[in-house]
Formats: sequence, structure tokens, C-alpha cells
Amino acid sequence: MLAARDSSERFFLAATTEQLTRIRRPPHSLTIMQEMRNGMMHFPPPVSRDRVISKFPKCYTPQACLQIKEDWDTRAKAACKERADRHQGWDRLKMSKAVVVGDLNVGKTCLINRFCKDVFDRDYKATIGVDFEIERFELSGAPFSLQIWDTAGQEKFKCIASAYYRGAQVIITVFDMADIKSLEHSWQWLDEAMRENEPGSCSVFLVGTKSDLLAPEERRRTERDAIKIATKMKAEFWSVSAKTGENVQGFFFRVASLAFEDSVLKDMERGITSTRIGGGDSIKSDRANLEEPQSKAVNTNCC
Ligand SMILES: Nc1nc2c(ncn2[C@@H]2O[C@H](COP(=O)(O)OP(=O)(O)OP(=O)(O)O)[C@@H](O)[C@H]2O)c(=O)[nH]1
Ligand SMILES: [Mg+2]
Repeated sequence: MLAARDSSERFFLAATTEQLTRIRRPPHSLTIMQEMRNGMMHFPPPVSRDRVISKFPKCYTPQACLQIKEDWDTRAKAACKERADRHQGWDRLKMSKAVVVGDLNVGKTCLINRFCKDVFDRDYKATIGVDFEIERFELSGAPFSLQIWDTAGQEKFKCIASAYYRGAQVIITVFDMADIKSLEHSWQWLDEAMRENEPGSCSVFLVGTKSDLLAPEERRRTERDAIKIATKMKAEFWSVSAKTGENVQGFFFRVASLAFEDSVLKDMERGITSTRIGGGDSIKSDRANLEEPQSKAVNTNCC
């Protein structure tokens, strides 16, 4: 857990460096800082087998989903195939940013740790400020990384956490299915995260955690309520359990696939040819992010 007191740049780079040292790096590569500065990362990160997504993941329920198609978008698929046919490597790392928000104690950290580390901790340890993981995937032959930013639910850390909402491509609002109040609060969390991003620039997910705590009938009732709210939020609903692992991988594979496809299509709309797909610009937006809080002099004792 990185202390939130670090300056946001030091915090982000320290975390990224720590993450990236886990990746084999060619000896000739520029220093991480130089690569961060030019907003690119030139390295083929290793992708473990259990992060290869060959089939387009399904939604949890068609009643509240971002799209119900069964396969990748044909244009995105063609762009990846064209690159593969040309035996072109992915010279720039494609990366998207997902922020996870929600009341304290709803299970944000446990959900992320179940996916990233396959662990579950019964004891509650409140997140201080923010923490984040980078998960690397391979989607229809293309490498893709998802930065998953875990934020603190405690009120006193909100002003630190909100400094990291900016530049997100995905917003994941989490509520505890055994605590219906946390579902009502998810509107407010979404609102605060959207305030830091362009309207319509983020895919939104509403995730009900701790499904293992509910009896089947209670779970059906809670899911019905959540689906109504997800529909109004224009969000995709998922019901998961970090304790049993139910739907956790399916959820994050879905997030990664939609974020990847979105970013490939956005590149194409911006006229970035397939030879350059993979602008990796989410890092730049994060760097912009990092400069922002400093110039705003994030007042760590504002909370
Ligand atoms: N039964 C059950 N308990 C869970 C589940 N997920 C989390 N918990 C428990 O809920 C408590 C809070 O989990 P966290 O993941 O730390 O909650 P958080 O949302 O990160 O909380 P903050 O960091 O304070 O915002 C912990 O005691 C977990 O053991 C789950 O799927 N099932
Ligand atoms: Mg936490």
C-alpha cells in the first residue's frame, strides 16, 4: 500500500516502477522515466496464460449491459488481424485506466486482490488514499494492460482518491449486496468520478459484491434493484463474490475486452492507422493527471 502522502508523481512512478520491474525489460530499453516522459512504453510485457482472452466475454445479464454482441467488433478484429498478418509487433503498449469507487468496506480491495493475486483476506484493512495494480492481457493476439486503481471509501480520504479519477476509461462503482444503502450511494460515487472525466468518455460498471452472503431469493431481489439502477446509470451490472471467486474473472475479462475494443476503435476514429494502434495515451493522460494535482497542490490534510 503506497502512502498517499508521496507527491502524486512520485507515488505513481514508484508504483509503476515497482509494477514494471516485474516485467523482463530488454537491456537497451530507455529508463522508465524517459519512457514515461514520452508517454510510451516500448516493451512486449509478458502475458501469463490465464490472461489470454481468445473468446469475447459475455455480459452478466442482458438486462443491464453495455452491449450484447457475442463477438469482437469486426473493425477492431480486422485491425488486430492486419497487424498480425503483417507480422507487426505491438511497438507501443496499449493501456487503459479503470477506477474502482464505492463506500468503505463494500469489498473493492478484495475484489481486485481476488483477480490480481487470487487471494481473499477476511480481515478488513481500509485502503488509505489509493493503490493500484497493472494487469496485462492478450486479446485476439494483441497485448493490452489495464491499470486498476483501488480507491479509499472512507470520507477522510476522498479528496486524495478523487485526484486519481481523471483520465479513466472505465469507472467501476461497487456496492455490498448485503448492505442496500451502499447501492443507493453508488450514484454519488459515479457522479464524483464522472465529474473528473469527459461526459461519455467512460464505460461504467455497477458491481454487487459479497453475493455469497445472500440467500437465493434475497440475491434475486437485490439484483433486480441493482439492475434498475444500472439501467438508469447506463452501466453494466455484475454480481460477484471475492470470497468464492464467483464471476470475478468473468467480470475483469469483460472490463478488459470492452476497454481494449473501445480504445482500438477510438484510435481508428482518430485516424491512427493500424500500424500505430496502441497510442498508450492513457499514460499521458495520467501524467497530465499527475501534473494537475501538484499544480492544484493536493492538500493532503484537506480531509
Ligand atoms: N463474505 C464476503 N466478504 C467479503 C467479500 N469481499 C470483501 N469481503 C469482506 O469485506 C470487508 C471489506 O473488504 P475490502 O475489500 O477491504 O473493502 P473496501 O471496499 O476496499 O474498503 P475501503 O478500502 O475502506 O474502501 C473485508 O473484511 C472482507 O473480508 C465477499 O465477496 N464475501
Ligand atoms: Mg479498500
